[in-house]
Amino acid sequence: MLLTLRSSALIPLRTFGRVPRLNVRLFSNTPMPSVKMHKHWMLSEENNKPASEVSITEEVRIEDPEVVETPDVEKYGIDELRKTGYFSETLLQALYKAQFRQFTPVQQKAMVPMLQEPNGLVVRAKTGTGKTLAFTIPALQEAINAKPTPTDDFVHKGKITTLVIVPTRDLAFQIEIEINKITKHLPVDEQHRTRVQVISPGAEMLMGNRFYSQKSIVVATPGKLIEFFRKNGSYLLDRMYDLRYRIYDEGDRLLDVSFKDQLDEIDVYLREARRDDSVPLKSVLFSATIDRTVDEFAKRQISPDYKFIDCVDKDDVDSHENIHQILVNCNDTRDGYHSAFSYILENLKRPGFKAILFLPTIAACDWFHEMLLNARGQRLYDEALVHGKYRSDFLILHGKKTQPYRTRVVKKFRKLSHGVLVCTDVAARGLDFNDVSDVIQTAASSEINNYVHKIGRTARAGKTGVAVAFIPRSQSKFIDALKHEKNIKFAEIIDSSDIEKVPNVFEKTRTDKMIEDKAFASFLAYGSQVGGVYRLNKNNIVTEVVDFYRLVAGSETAKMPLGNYMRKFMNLPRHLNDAYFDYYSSSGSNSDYGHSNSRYGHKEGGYRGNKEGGYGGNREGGYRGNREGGYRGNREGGNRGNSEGRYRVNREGGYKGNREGGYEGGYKGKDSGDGN
Ligand SMILES: Nc1ncnc2c1ncn2[C@@H]1O[C@H](COP(=O)(O)OP(=O)(O)OP(=O)(O)O)[C@@H](O)[C@H]1O
Repeated sequence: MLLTLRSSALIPLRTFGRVPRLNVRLFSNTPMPSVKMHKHWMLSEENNKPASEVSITEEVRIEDPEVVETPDVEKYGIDELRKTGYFSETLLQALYKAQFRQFTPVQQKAMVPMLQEPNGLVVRAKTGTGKTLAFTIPALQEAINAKPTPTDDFVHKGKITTLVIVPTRDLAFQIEIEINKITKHLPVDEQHRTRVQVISPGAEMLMGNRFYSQKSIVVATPGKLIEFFRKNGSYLLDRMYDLRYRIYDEGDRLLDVSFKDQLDEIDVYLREARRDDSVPLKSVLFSATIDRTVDEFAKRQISPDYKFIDCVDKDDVDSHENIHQILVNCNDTRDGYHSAFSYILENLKRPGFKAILFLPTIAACDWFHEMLLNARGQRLYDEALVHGKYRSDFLILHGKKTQPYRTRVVKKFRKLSHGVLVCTDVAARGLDFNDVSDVIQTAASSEINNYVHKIGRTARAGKTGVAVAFIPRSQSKFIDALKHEKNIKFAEIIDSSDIEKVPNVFEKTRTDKMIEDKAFASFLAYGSQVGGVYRLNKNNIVTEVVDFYRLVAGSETAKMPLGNYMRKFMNLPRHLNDAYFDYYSSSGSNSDYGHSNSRYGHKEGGYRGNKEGGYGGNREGGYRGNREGGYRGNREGGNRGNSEGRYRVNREGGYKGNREGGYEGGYKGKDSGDGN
């Protein structure tokens, strides 16, 4: 029997902007997740700490930058901001109209130093605590201050005052939206001076003097920015001669090897663009997680004398205390996925169930999303309630989708009050979806900090949320690493036997075989990658994946089809190769997937067949989505996806290449839409 828990735990809400400080019931309007558990849910005292107690730490954990002393007051609103004397009345009014009337600790601590400190800053604050506004308000003030005079030339009039560098384009667009919420309330001339531009493929089409003359805040991923500098350098660089701020958002992610060279190259461009009379450029780095690489980078590219603002207490953890973290110990990979799938189907009946399911690879997302769509019509959940009353939807987001598709999905998921978003690490950082109730994970994160960022998609802006990790015992070293390196404390640790499994769920929702095969091949590659990171037993991982494959394929002896290149990559003992895999040569193939047509007969009846008729029923919510972005991507990139992507990544960067992009990089190469 399943128990629906209704906790009576009272959690003091953070004083957060317009959210009043009061006690609310955890999920007062949302029933608790339905899982069978032994004990009642209570958040610990430690987790109930109000925002006002978060102070600047005395002890600096990255080398020894000077810590900035700033006010730490509970109520910090427009009046307090006005009293600092740094912000114009027009901007204060605009903030008020945009409903930003109280400011969060990171905003209190970082806004004035951003304008004041000559040497640049590194700022750490937990997920969902308002870092974006903390840097955009000073950036807007700087843009407002940069009023052109009648004698200014064209370039001078259109100068760019702030450059924001972010790891994903989705985040870039989100920052644009956040800025526009404020600027639309400014007087018209200031609206002109505070315009924001995301550097995306679309921006190139709009390129032209008039266009650029009006932008003062530019937001870009490192890859796109460099591409733009190289192609159209002067348009942008000419206007960056007097850049005041360079902001690295999700800074530690940007310092991954995949971005590092790009940041150095951007630095060279920006230095060259400056004039003798330019005002010094200030660099500011924001993130919820900071490590030593940040200090090295900050000394080199920000300033040897940069200042550090830390909004995380010295004994505190990086993850947000309003996130109720549950670890579900699973017997193996198949048990993990079965439990997670069952958890989702069971909790769909919960009003306000808005979940993000993070999966380790693009192919795994395509597969699981397809299964979710296939669950419709199988009586696995109350469809009338879920799709009728709750207007729920199942969405997918990963780096292989086109940018317009991704933007649409982000927008749609924001509007939903019920649904599931299946995604890769591309959505792990920075993306702000309101009222996400559950974050679900099924595998170790290849980058340990990403665990903190992923669970941070819930419990934002003073709200509460649940993060459930279904981790197989074979990956328990990942949990050890979370505890030791990140000091993560799970509020609940339960056994997967406590989750009631939906019988035959994989059989009932089975997808096209090719989608399945790709997903399982990617599980193997990902397993090898995280195996390297956490020193897991490779043979166990492989056995678990094959075991899971056999469950899904419905045969205890089925062999997994794998391209020959995977044989080299996996480098398994012969007895495992013989027992588990059916290798095929990928050379000379002309199928969509890079493996022999005759073996699978896909060309005629396979995927294309499905496209025409097979998936008709699913098109509305899901398959169309795939056709537009996802599958097209695969079709066009077909062989490329397989041989250049997965293999190239491994050949070029080995595990490292994968680790950097998470397995987002799996099929596409290092960046895979992330950072480009
Ligand atoms: N002062 C404020 N008043 C009201 N709402 C706010 C305020 N500051 C931020 N918010 C809202 O809080 C949410 C989270 O903010 P934001 O995305 O900037 O968090 P973050 O710290 O950058 O998170 P992450 O580390 O995940 O990137 C957003 O919806 C934002 O609009």
